[in-house]
Amino acid sequence: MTISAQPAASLFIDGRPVEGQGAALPVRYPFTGEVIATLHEASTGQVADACRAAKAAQPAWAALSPAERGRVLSRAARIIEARAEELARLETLDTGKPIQETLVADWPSGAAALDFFAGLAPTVTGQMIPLGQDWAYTRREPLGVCAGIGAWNYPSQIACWKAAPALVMGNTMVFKPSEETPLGALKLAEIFIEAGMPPGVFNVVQGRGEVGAALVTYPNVAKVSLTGSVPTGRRVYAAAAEGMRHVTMELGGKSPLIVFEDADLDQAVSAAILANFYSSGQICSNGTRVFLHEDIKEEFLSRLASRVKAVRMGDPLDPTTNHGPIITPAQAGKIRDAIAAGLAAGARLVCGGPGEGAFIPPTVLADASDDMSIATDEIFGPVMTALSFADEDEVIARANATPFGLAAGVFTSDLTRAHRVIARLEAGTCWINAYNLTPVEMPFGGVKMSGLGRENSAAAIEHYSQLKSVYVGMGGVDAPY
Ligand SMILES: NC(=O)c1ccc[n+]([C@@H]2O[C@H](COP(=O)([O-])OP(=O)(O)OC[C@H]3O[C@@H](n4cnc5c(N)ncnc54)[C@H](O)[C@@H]3O)[C@@H](O)[C@H]2O)c1
Repeated sequence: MTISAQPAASLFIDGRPVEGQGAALPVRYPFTGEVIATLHEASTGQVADACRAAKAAQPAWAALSPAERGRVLSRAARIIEARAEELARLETLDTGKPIQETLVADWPSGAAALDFFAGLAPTVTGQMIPLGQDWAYTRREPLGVCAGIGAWNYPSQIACWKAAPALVMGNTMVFKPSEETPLGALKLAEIFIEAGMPPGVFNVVQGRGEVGAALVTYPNVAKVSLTGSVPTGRRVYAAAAEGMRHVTMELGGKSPLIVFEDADLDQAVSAAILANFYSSGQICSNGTRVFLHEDIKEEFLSRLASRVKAVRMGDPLDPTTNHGPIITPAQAGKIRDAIAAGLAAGARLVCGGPGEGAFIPPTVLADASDDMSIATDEIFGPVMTALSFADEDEVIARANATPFGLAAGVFTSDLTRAHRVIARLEAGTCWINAYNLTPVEMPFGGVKMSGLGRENSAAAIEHYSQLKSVYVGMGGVDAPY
């Protein structure tokens, strides 16, 4: 069977599909490796065209009331819901993720962000500051043109999570999806136009890192929001700093999931599965360092190994498949190297292993020590590293001994302990007796090298707007001469 997901054109600039003038960008279906579309990168001139279109569209868009902008976003959310199956299928072709995931997690989470910010924007107000006779007030104003740059694991969700708060605050956006998953953002651009968004408000350029770099440094770009790895984040943050641009950095992690001896073990096993194997482990906030209290370690591992037997790897379009392929052969190779390094360092293989072809099964490595690479480096695949601990202070110190700080989880039935431990963990997004749930109402983001800024929730508004202070003189001006 030949599958085609060829879009009308590679880019979307000023309300229209435009063919890219740069290098070819083949899009492969990760399950079969077949080329399902061939796109072309944006040339530097086309990146400039997109930024100029965004700049030109911004004043009129910002002049609408927040409720009017919100209505466009809500209409886009309704269109996404109406096309849920078609969009989920495209997301599965683009990413290889099982259709049972893309139907519930990807576009639906994007639509939730569009609805949430549509409703929130009209409630954003300034302050009135009494100063005696005089007074001052603040206005929350848009930044201007925002650049969004995405990773390949949640391409459409990332596009919506960045576009929704940016656009509703009166900014416009040029979005560059990952070169591995370029299709969803083009759909979002079409849907926005159908929902009544003016041309130029949301534009899409395609390309690899150099196109991203050209976008970040284009003179009229006021803000850069990146979802990607820490090394890319350092480069993008540095480039943005040259122009004093605002940034949001959603980067990688090596997050701890701590299971105390009094935890409900079946619940903790469920959480460890979600924290390590959903989306074949390709999730930034994954709790890949699972700290198990020594009293329950073996029991936990044996329950986990038996649960993992129910995994169904295979055709991602089959609704019963719950574990898909890895995004690219190169990424699968890196994951296999990481597993091999763990075994060579003396870790014990509890289940899984290197797998075959595009598939790597859920893999659990136990008896690891904190200095092994499987416990220090982000693998970004279905590989869980189990570590054992004896007491609370020790596990907190070890959980924090990493440059990353994206997420953390604690499982215990002692709620006092849960809150005490969470308060001491150096992580931006935490869960107690849950893992990897990211509702739009809750701020999401990292500390330390995992990034800065927050997506989702009212907190995101601050990252897509700036305050103007206005002093109002109500009396005379008292000059010295
Ligand atoms: N914190 C989060 O919200 C979050 C979410 C998903 C993924 N991630 C992280 O993303 C990584 C996996 O994604 P990836 O492999 O696509 O990441 P990556 O860093 O390789 O690429 C991310 C994006 O940056 C672009 N890029 C690369 N170099 C650039 C440059 N110099 N200037 C501008 N743009 C550039 C890429 O083309 C891509 O679109 C993992 O580390 C994962 O943890 C983080």
